[in-house]
Amino acid sequence: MTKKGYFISSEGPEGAGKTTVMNLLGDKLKAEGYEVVMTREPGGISISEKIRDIILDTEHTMMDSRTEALLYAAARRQHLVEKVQPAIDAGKIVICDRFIDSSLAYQGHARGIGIEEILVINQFAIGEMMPDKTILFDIEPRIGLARIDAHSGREKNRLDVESLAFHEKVREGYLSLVERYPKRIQVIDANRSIEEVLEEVYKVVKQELEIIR
Ligand SMILES: Nc1ncnc2c1ncn2[C@@H]1O[C@H](COP(=O)(O)OP(=O)(O)OP(=O)(O)O)[C@@H](O)[C@H]1O
Ligand SMILES: Cc1cn([C@H]2C[C@H](O)[C@@H](COP(=O)(O)O)O2)c(=O)[nH]c1=O
Repeated sequence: MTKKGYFISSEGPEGAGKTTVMNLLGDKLKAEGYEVVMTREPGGISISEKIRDIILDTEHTMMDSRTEALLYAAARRQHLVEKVQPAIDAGKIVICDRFIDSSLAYQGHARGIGIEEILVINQFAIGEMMPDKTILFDIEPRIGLARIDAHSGREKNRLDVESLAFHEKVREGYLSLVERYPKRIQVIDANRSIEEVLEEVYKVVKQELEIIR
């Protein structure tokens, strides 16, 4: 089946600025007349938000890494069939805060399950459905975590409270994915002002949209 819409994911370590910048990008594109659906993983729809609560609950310290990987994949499946795919079929732009690369970086690399194993369970969950473009907000984890501590006021979840060494492995995992998917993943230096990061992300996305329209 041909894809009518466009699928963008944002990725990166905690506090890199994905949500802030992609929301601004979504607003800008909407103001230009694009139909944009903003969503997130894990979550975006009722079933997947419930799975999110289970995964991220700080009391679930006993959760096995493979259980964690399967729960992310299950949340992804439901979100894809219920929200992402219908929006793309309807010709919309879907901007998703995290997608499969989070599983590859966090569960595959940082948890040590292995990228290939995570790809197998995700291929079962999503088939061939990959983002058209992925913006990787690259930042040193200590800077991202400090941003969350300093400003965001959001509660820390079970993944946030992992060690700095874990978050450094997450970043290493992401950077290894750039070598695997050089055309799809665009790295952005996220250690700049919100305005500077937005300007670069906007340029990348507009260039892509002009190619397909
Ligand atoms: N470029 C920036 N410079 C300084 N602070 C920023 C920047 N971008 C975002 N922030 C602030 O950092 C905090 C985290 O930002 P945001 O929630 O957008 O990050 P995130 O990548 O979505 O994080 P997570 O994946 O952990 O939810 C927020 O308080 C936000 O206002
Ligand atoms: C999709 C996905 C997410 N994660 C991790 C990454 C974050 O620590 C949390 C989600 O919290 P956020 O504030 O919405 O960024 O979950 C993961 O480990 N694997 C995944 O597939």
